[in-house]
Amino acid sequence: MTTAADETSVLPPTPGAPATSLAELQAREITAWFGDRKVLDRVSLTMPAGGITALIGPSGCGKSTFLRILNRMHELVPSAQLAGQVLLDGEDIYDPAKRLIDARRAIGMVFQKPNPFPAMSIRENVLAGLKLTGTKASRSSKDGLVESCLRKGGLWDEVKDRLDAPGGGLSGGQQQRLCIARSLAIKPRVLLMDEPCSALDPTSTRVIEETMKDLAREVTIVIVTHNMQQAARVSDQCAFFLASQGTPGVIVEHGDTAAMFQNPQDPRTSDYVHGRFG
Ligand SMILES: Nc1ncnc2c1ncn2[C@@H]1O[C@H](COP(=O)(O)OP(=O)(O)OP(=O)(O)O)[C@@H](O)[C@H]1O
Repeated sequence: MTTAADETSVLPPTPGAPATSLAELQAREITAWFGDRKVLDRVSLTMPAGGITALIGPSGCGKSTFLRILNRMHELVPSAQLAGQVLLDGEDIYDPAKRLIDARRAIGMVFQKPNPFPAMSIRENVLAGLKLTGTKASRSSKDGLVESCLRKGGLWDEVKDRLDAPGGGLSGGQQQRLCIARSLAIKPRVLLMDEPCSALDPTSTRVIEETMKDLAREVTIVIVTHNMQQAARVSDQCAFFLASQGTPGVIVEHGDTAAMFQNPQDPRTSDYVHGRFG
C-alpha cells in the first residue's frame, strides 16, 4: 500500500535553484522479482524528455511494477528484487552512491486513487512536501508556489477562493488534480502516473488529460493506462507489455503511438489495441 506520505517524502528544491531542464528516462534490461517469482524479464525502454509515454497491456503483465521501479518504489516491498538500470539523463538512479531521496525528488508519482491529505487545506496539501521536510520558505514564495502548482495542475480557477478549505472536500477529479499539483511542488523532472483517471468520470478524465499535455512541456510523463482511447489521445509513444501464460512480462512492441494503433508490427499488439483481448 502506498500512502500520500510516501509521495511527499522528498526534499524540496533548493530555494533560488535554476529551473530544471527536461530529462530523459531510460530503463535498461530491467528484470524484477517478487520472492522467487520473476514478473519482468529484461525490459528496456527509453522515455524521451518532454514526451508522454503510455504503458499498456493486460492486467498482471507488470506495468505498475515497471512504473514503480522507475522511482525506486519497488524496493519498498520486502520480497522485491531487481536487476538492470534506470538512467535519468544518463545517471543510474540505483547507483549505490545515489541517494534514494534524490530519485524520489526527481521522479514524482501520482496514483490511481487520489490521495490528498483530507483534513489539510488545499494550500497545505500543495506545500506538504516542503512541510514534511521542514524546509523554510517565506510566505510570499509559498503563495507563489501554491498558485503556480495549482495552475499547472489545472485547478487554480476552481479553488483560488477557498485555499484554506480541506482537500478532502474536493470532488474526485479535483482531488486528483490537487495530487498532481502537490507532486509538482517539489519540481520533479519526471512524473509517473499509475492509471490516474481510472477512478474519475469522463469530464474529469478529459481535464486531467489536457493538464498532462500542458505539463509535458516541462516534465517527462510516463502513464499506465487500461484505456486505449486515452493512450491514443495523450501519448507520444506507447509500450505494449505482455506476460503470456505465467511467463514474466516483456515489452512486445513499442514506438510512436499513431503507428502502434494504426500499423502495429506484432499481431498481439494489433489484437490488444483493437480490444480483441485483455
Ligand atoms: N507486492 C507484490 N507482491 C507479490 N506479487 C506482486 C506484488 N505486486 C504485484 N505482484 C505481481 O506481479 C505481477 C505484475 O503485477 P503488476 O501490478 O505490475 O501488473 P499490471 O500490469 O500493473 O496489472 P494491472 O493492470 O492489473 O494493474 C502480477 O502477477 C502481480 O500479481
